[in-house]
Amino acid sequence: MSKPFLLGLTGSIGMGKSTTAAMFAEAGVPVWDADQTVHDLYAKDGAAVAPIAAAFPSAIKAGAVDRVELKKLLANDKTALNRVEEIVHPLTTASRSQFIADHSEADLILLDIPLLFETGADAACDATLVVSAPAEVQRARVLERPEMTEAQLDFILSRQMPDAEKRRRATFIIETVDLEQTRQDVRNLIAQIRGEQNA
Ligand SMILES: CC(C)(COP(=O)(O)OP(=O)(O)OC[C@H]1O[C@@H](n2cnc3c(N)ncnc32)[C@H](O)[C@@H]1O)[C@@H](O)C(=O)NCCC(=O)NCCS
Ligand SMILES: Nc1ncnc2c1ncn2[C@@H]1O[C@H](COP(=O)(O)OP(=O)(O)OP(=O)(O)O)[C@@H](O)[C@H]1O
Repeated sequence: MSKPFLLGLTGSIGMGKSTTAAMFAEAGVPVWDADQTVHDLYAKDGAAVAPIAAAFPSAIKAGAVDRVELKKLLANDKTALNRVEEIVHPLTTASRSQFIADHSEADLILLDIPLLFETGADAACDATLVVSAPAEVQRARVLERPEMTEAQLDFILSRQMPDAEKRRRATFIIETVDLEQTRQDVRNLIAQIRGEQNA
């Protein structure tokens, strides 16, 4: 049997990765979610808790990594996120490999990875999909979130490859300004990939 087609999904913060990934899941495509994996790694008994506790003791509460405490540390020390990434990224890579092995019977797998290009994970994908919306739409969406500040958004954006560069590298681009249009685009893309695989 042939191996699953690996489609890497990315987009900058608030561009609609989770929403678009849910549309793939609705269509029966197995979805691996990097952000969700980090949530699991940070939870009680998660594999990132001990190494984060060793590096940043104040980020631990009730046996788990506390995101509010972690974000306080990140706001005060611009190098801390690099150290967090050194701990977290190898663990997420291992989780992703396991997910792919567990779904070897699927024809298509979606990998939702915010830092797809920044970490070089795109090299392991058969194609990439970038979700995108105008910058002002993105900003308004993210600033609606409780606890998100302009300063924090600018810090996150400074760590991410610009949207224009992501779109330049993408195999496929889907706009995320209208839910029904995006759903239709997702259906069409799944059909296109399946069609090419069976051709
Ligand atoms: C920075 C943290 C504490 C923020 O937590 P919070 O609950 O507020 O946000 P959440 O995790 O849902 O992330 C929201 C978005 O922020 C952006 N983001 C997250 N981590 C990073 C990062 N290291 N670099 C750039 N952008 C990032 C992504 O667009 C992501 O989708 C958290 O994301 C974290 O611990 N990140 C480090 C691990 C990592 O690199 N994750 C990215 C997935 S591989
Ligand atoms: N296709 C779309 N049409 C209209 N609104 C959308 C669409 N996709 C996403 N949105 C809206 O944009 C916001 C951000 O979407 P979502 O949480 O999916 O982004 P994300 O890229 O996963 O964010 P993050 O980088 O923070 O994880 C949500 O409020 C969502 O309702």
